[in-house]
Amino acid sequence: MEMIDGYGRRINYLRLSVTDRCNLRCRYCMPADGVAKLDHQEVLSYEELYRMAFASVACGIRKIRITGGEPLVRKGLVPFLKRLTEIKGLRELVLTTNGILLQELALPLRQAGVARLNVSLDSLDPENFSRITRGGDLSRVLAGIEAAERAGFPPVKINMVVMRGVNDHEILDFAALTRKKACTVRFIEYMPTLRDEDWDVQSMPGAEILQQIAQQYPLLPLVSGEMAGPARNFRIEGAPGAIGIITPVSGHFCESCNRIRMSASGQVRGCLFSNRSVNLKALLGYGDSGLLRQTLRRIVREKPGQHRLAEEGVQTASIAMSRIGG
Ligand SMILES: Nc1nc2c(ncn2[C@@H]2O[C@H](COP(=O)(O)OP(=O)(O)OP(=O)(O)O)[C@@H](O)[C@H]2O)c(=O)[nH]1
Ligand SMILES: C[S@@+](CC[C@H](N)C(=O)[O-])C[C@H]1O[C@@H](n2cnc3c(N)ncnc32)[C@H](O)[C@@H]1O
Ligand code: SF4
Ligand code: SF4
Repeated sequence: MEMIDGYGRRINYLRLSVTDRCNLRCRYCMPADGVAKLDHQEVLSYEELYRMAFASVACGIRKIRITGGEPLVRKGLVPFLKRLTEIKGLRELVLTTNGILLQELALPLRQAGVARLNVSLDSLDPENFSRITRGGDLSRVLAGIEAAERAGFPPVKINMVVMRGVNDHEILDFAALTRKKACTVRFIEYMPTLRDEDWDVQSMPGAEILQQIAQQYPLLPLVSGEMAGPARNFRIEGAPGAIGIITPVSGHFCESCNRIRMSASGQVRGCLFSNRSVNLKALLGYGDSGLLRQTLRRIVREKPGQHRLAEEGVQTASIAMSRIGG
């Protein structure tokens, strides 16, 4: 069984948010006063999340990315993930984290069967990191990345959201990291999810980021795999690590989009920027998986072709990335 959408794209990747809570307040993701929290009864139970994962795999999903909020703040996550890895047909269970709790959790996550980790890290300077995350401790994230290496994870992918005037002066430091370590650093265009008035000034196009790096280092293009995410990848000649560029604004990767996403309250979106979503909570609460699968296939059939951020910006109310999971 596979799911093909109305534009001929095979949808095999589910981003599953397990919580809207977070232990950071990154300035590009949340307003300073945070985002209204979901009530406890609105958040899907692990049983409901499992039903979603199971039905999705039955429909053709092959890769599940656990996200949040910060997924590692949810209690009981590790046994839940272990259960997910046992779903027949699921090829990859992966997770995106801010790394704050990774030092403690890397080994249990690896033992549960999580295949790979993506870690969000927007500055290598403790003060700038704290400013961007509104109080985060860089040393914890760095210790978390080391713990992931010790636990036997493949080299992590580091996600850096580039903001002009905020951390763009660190682009070359991040690029240089890939000459020392086998990690992949992905530079991400800042998306206007908070409807900042000056977002287009702050958002630095991927081409400009790439040009900055290419002026310093010779870059070789790399080929992406079948279930790959949205990055275009390169290697600095001779470097053990790799560089990725994610261009959600200018890009674009919509024509090869392979994913759907579900928020921690059961809201499923065909597209990150779509203002249409379907709440599956009621369907996940009881056993009729036939109706659930039918609904998933319908969401995929109706998946939008692309967003129009570059021309229009965000047209709807601001998007709570911490609820949707990125
Ligand atoms: N516009 C848009 N942005 C996305 C989409 N998926 C991921 N992103 C953004 O891309 C960045 C990296 O996301 P990750 O959670 O690391 O996931 P990924 O890039 O799919 O990961 P890999 O599978 O390892 O390539 C984040 O800023 C996400 O918000 C998408 O479908 N559309
Ligand atoms: C919402 S977070 C959830 C997972 C986890 N808390 C983390 O930060 O990795 C998922 C991804 O969304 C990205 N993100 C959030 N807001 C963004 C924005 N406005 N533009 C680009 N990426 C954004 C983050 O950098 C992160 O890589
Ligand atoms: S959800 Fe992720 S990106 Fe958003 S504030 Fe938390 S750590 Fe930062
Ligand atoms: S913006 Fe929408 S269509 Fe484009 S890659 Fe993201 S989820 Fe897919």
